[in-house]
Amino acid sequence: MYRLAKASRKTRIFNAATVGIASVAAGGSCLLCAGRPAHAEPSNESSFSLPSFINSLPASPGYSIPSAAPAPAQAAAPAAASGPPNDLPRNDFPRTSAAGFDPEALERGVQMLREITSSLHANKVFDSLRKQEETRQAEEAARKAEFQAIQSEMEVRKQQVMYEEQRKLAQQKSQTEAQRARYEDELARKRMQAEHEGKRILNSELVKMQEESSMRQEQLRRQTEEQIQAQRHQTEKERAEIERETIRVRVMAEAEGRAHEAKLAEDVNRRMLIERASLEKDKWLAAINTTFGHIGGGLRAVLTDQDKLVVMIGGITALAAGVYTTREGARVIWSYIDRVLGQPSLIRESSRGKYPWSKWLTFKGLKSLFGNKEVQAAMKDGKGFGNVILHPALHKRIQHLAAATANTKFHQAPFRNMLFYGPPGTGKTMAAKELAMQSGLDYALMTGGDVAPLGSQAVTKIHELFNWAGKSKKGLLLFIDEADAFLCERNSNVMSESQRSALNALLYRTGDQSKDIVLVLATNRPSDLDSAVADRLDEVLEFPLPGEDERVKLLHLYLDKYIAQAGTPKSWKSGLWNRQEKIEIRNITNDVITEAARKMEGFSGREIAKTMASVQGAVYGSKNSVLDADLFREVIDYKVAEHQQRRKIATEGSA
Ligand SMILES: Nc1ncnc2c1ncn2[C@@H]1O[C@H](COP(=O)(O)OP(=O)(O)OP(=O)(O)O)[C@@H](O)[C@H]1O
Repeated sequence: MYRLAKASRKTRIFNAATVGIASVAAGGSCLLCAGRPAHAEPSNESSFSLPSFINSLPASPGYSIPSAAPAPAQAAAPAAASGPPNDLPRNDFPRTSAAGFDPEALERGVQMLREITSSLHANKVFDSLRKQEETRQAEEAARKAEFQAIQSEMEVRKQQVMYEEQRKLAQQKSQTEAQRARYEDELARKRMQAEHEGKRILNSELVKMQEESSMRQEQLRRQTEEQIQAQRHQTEKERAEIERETIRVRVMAEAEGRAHEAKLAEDVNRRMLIERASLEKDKWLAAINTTFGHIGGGLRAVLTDQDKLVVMIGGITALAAGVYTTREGARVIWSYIDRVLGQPSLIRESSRGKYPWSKWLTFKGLKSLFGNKEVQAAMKDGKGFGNVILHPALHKRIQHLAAATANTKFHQAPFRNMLFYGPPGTGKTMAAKELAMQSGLDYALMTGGDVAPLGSQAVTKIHELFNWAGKSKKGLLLFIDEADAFLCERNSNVMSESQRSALNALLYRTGDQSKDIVLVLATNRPSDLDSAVADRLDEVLEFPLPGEDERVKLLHLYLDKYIAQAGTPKSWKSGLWNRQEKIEIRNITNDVITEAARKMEGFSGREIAKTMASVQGAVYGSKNSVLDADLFREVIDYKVAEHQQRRKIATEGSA
């Protein structure tokens, strides 16, 4: 019994010690683990026996348990259960094992347990301690549940945070993806743009290269064509030269043969002619005698018979009246037709012909109707104005004007009026005609001097002229030569009233730009023109006296025209068959021509043409129709002296 009581007491002490240890652990550390964190789980009551543990403690001097505890240690038990570790007795010299374990707390716990065991109120203390322990465990369980709730809440929050983080991450990822797609898209677009730009530049360079190559090819083709043309031209020229020479030789041979034949047959012919003439005379005499015999018989019969006489007189009178009436009627009708369809009297020369049907009646007119092939060919070659020799710059300008006028007509634009001025005989009229032909227009030529004699009729005639000019389908170039004669300054005293009216009529008709008429004025005194007339002019061209180069060309032109081509076919003139002899040219070299051109300084084109006509005259005046260098020089020297004399007289007259 005693042993049982002792054992139960020991068990209680153990429990109390356990509680005490647990209290110590609640204070921050258990007695077994002093200096280390308290155990989370309470120790198993049955697995460990404190008294046996105490008894089994070694009695080594280092682990000796004090036999008596100091008085304050009794109160320390409850304090140890709940109080802070600061209330524990100080241990200024802690004893530790080699493994670092400090058994002091354990010793104190054992001491306390011993005190409790020895106390009279041990049971109560242990009960209260158990209750406290249970309460504490309940609290602990509640805290644990709370802790678990908090932990699960934490878990939920953690999940939420994780979800939020993932969502943000996904969002960020999608943003990054979108940004990356945008960036890639932009890069792709830029790359495409760059490629496109590159292709465009490449294409434009290709096009440029193609253009350049086609231009080069075109230039090459043109050059080749020009060379071919030049060669062809040269060949044609040479062939023409050979043909001309052949014809000349043949004609000369024929002429010589014919002259010889004629001489042989002359006597025979004369005899035959005399015989034929006497036969003709007899025939005519017989016919006249017979006719007069019949007339005499008839007259006798009429005069003896009165009725026949009356009938004859009546018939003759009726015939005379009929003839007169018909003639006057025809004259009236013709004057009406002339007024309506005819060319105005002011026109001296025109490509249109006097009447609309005139072109059908002449070879030249017919030729112009179907297009003048020579002019067209000259235009094609760019060698128009073949017979007009001008300074190269002036020549070029007139050609440009011809082309521009042709285009103007083609595009139905208004024409440009022109003024040609310069010394007399420098080719103004010729250039105007050529200009009209090359631009495909009709031309009409009038002289300013023809207006003054018309008096009061002048205004009507000017209007008539412009009405007629406006009817041309092709357009008409109206050339007024000596324009200063009637278009001079209106304030001048020499101008008559009718002339002034005529000028006003012309100003009225040319006030607007015309689509039908190109007005070309020619004058030697441009300063005399009325200011209103000058205002109507768009192009002003000066025709100077020919320079040395032009004089050489003019001499060649007229040498060919008046000498080389002279005396070709038989021509019927004034009821006679005329035949000019051919002229033989000897030793007229380029040097001779150039020498003559040098001497003829100050000559106009007309004077040069006339000089060559004089050379022709001199040749025909000689015995053998041969032009050699001596005869040529003689005529030129004579003409140069004459020219200088004329100039001297003119200078003296003006002084
Ligand atoms: N540049 C030239 N080229 C060829 N021949 C010319 C040239 N200039 C004048 N002639 C000759 O002189 C003649 C008169 O020429 P044209 O009538 O064209 O001169 P113009 O300047 O109109 O003279 P004007 O002022 O006296 O009317 C022509 O028929 C031609 O034979």
